[in-house]
Amino acid sequence: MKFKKINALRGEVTIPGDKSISHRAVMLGAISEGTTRITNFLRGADCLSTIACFRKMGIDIEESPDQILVHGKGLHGLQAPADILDAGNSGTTTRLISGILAGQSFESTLTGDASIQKRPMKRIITPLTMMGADVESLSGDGCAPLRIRGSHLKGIDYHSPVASAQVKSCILLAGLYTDSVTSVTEPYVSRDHSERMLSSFGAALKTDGCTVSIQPEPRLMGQEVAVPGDISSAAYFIAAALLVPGSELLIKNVGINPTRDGILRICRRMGADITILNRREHGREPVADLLVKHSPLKGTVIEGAVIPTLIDELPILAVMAAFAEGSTVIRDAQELKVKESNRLDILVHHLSAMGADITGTEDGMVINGGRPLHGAVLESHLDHRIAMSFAVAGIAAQGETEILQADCVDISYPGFYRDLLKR
Ligand SMILES: O=C(O)C1=C[C@@H](OP(=O)(O)O)[C@@H](O)[C@H](O)C1
Ligand SMILES: C=C(OP(=O)(O)O)C(=O)O
Repeated sequence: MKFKKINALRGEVTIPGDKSISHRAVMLGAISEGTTRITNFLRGADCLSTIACFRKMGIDIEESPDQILVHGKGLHGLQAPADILDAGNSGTTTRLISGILAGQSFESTLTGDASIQKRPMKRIITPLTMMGADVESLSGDGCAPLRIRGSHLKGIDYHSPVASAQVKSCILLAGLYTDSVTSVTEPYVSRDHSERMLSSFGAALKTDGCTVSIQPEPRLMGQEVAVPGDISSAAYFIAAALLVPGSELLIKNVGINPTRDGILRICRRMGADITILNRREHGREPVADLLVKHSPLKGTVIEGAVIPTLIDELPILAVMAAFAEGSTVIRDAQELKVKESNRLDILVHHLSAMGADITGTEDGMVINGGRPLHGAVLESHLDHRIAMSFAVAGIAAQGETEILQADCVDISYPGFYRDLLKR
């Protein structure tokens, strides 16, 4: 896929549904009683992997263009899968399902693609083992495939070394199948979609700063879930409108949960003109429309507690920083090394190839922005966020940028290139 400078982005764009919320709606629907109706479900490959896994455990899931119906079988209604569960490219599927599988009375094996088989799973194996599950990395390296022998679990009070919503959610889901309260404390607050959705399905949770506790054995009831647009997908349009002169773009129906909105806070600090319009609630999730106008940007520091609130937006923020005046420092972002690819190394490599002044550090990078960027031929490394970030770099840089294996955007945003280039 090739990109050149484009004309100003004007008019409106509606962003597909939130990936994190779509996964959770299927999972909670499956272990609830009655039917869960999901609208604006993200039909990206990752969320389709979650659907496929639950179908293998006997859950009837009806897909039509305007809704997904999950016919739940209650907390203890899943059946042993006849076959290996395949999470594809999805870390969220792998880690969250593991929490549910740990509480079942059957054994299951869970794997995924080559990228998933390199991502760290000890972070969930450790707490699930403390809870009494038997979880084994079959390759012996702490990664998938995982063999999970579930059982009735015991509640734990776990202090996670990483701020990770996947770890937190895995433990909270396992905490549904215990004999006492389960608590998770993380160093910084990560996205809280699981907590919000578990409460609305009927679980009893308490949040106190960085600690969340859940009571076991709730009666979960199927719900209507209207999935907001994904702020992580909106991020590419925010960046494109800020970078391309003359742009004024209304991005409609974007989830602005405060545990996900770090991109907005950092963009504003960089000098971005973004107006939040029409604030409303979709179930328990805040939603708004974003009016974004082309703005000259300046560098900033991105570190600490804001990192988990924009973890998937760091690639596009690094691209924006390369176009901004002055230097941007990103710290505390070592998690970027263990996503679908090593995003830290790839950002440094690709932005350098486009002419940026960027240096990688142990836990982030330093970008001296404002140098003119030129096109380059860049590998996506089958990482959707890398492909989308450099598509945006390509429409703002001089000359032509080519992204190889660009189809991987289907993981989180099928139709991304059409939406970006249609105007
Ligand atoms: O819980 C979730 O839905 C997610 C949590 C984040 O991962 P970590 O929990 O590993 O930080 C994020 O990067 C991922 O895209 C989705
Ligand atoms: C890291 C991501 O997702 P996951 O962990 O679910 O693969 C992402 O979407 O950027």
